[in-house]
Amino acid sequence: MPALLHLNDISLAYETEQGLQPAVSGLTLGIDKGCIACLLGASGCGKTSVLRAIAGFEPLRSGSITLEGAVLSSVGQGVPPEQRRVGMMFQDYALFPHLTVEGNIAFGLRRWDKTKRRGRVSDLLALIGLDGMAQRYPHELSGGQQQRVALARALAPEPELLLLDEPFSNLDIDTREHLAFELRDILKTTGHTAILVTHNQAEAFAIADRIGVMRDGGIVQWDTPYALHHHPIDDFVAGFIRREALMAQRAQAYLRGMQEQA
Ligand SMILES: Nc1ncnc2c1ncn2[C@@H]1O[C@H](COP(=O)(O)OP(=O)(O)OP(=O)(O)O)[C@@H](O)[C@H]1O
Repeated sequence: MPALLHLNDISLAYETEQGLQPAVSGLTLGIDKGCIACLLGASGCGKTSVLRAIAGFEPLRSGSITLEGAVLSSVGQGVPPEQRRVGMMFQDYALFPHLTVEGNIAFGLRRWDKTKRRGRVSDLLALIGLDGMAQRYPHELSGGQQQRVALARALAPEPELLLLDEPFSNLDIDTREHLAFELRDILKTTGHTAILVTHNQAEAFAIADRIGVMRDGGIVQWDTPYALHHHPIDDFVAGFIRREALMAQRAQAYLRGMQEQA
């Protein structure tokens, strides 16, 4: 079966005062329908740039991106972001404060007829476990509840693909862990294909079917979490996985200590 999403030898770069700075170089990846993929890697390795290119916010310098066989981006051309059937939940993609939960979830459904829209919102509220909160405003919700609403808003227009960039970065450690498992359950229930970017390896291993370890704008290893742990392709991946696991343990111990003191 062909992959749902194909990144074919893509490269992108940013114009800076120092000239053109490459951010992603010759990256190739295929993601199957229903797969939850995760991009992991050190800060600046190009994870967000890959997501932005898939969403249609960055032009390609080489290669192409296809979704279900149709070209979304190639050099010099691209389908506009709003026509890509790609849902997004980015770090800074906050809820609209002046809209209720219902209004936020229904935001991308303005062209739907009223009955269908109401039905979709109510199904999504049940899916994210926030039945009865439709009329609340974002400031009346916890951080975890707000993120669930942001997820429902991204899922509402029935995208083919969901992109999640550090979706839990502003949450406390316990909520993060809980939501990571919940997100996986929700996506597996709906059958959505998703790509997640995170710094948090524990989160990646909890959620992902496939993980891409990135370095300097390319994928070094694309594998299952099990294979990454047990069969790292080289010393870089082995070191990265070990170091990140150690850091995650230390960070969790530190944050738990802070929470207990508070
Ligand atoms: N708008 C921009 N203009 C110039 N350079 C940029 C821009 N956005 C990103 N870059 C550069 O491109 C490279 C890749 O950035 P990107 O944000 O994709 O990395 P990342 O892996 O997501 O990092 P982080 O984990 O810190 O978010 C970095 O060197 C970054 O400095």
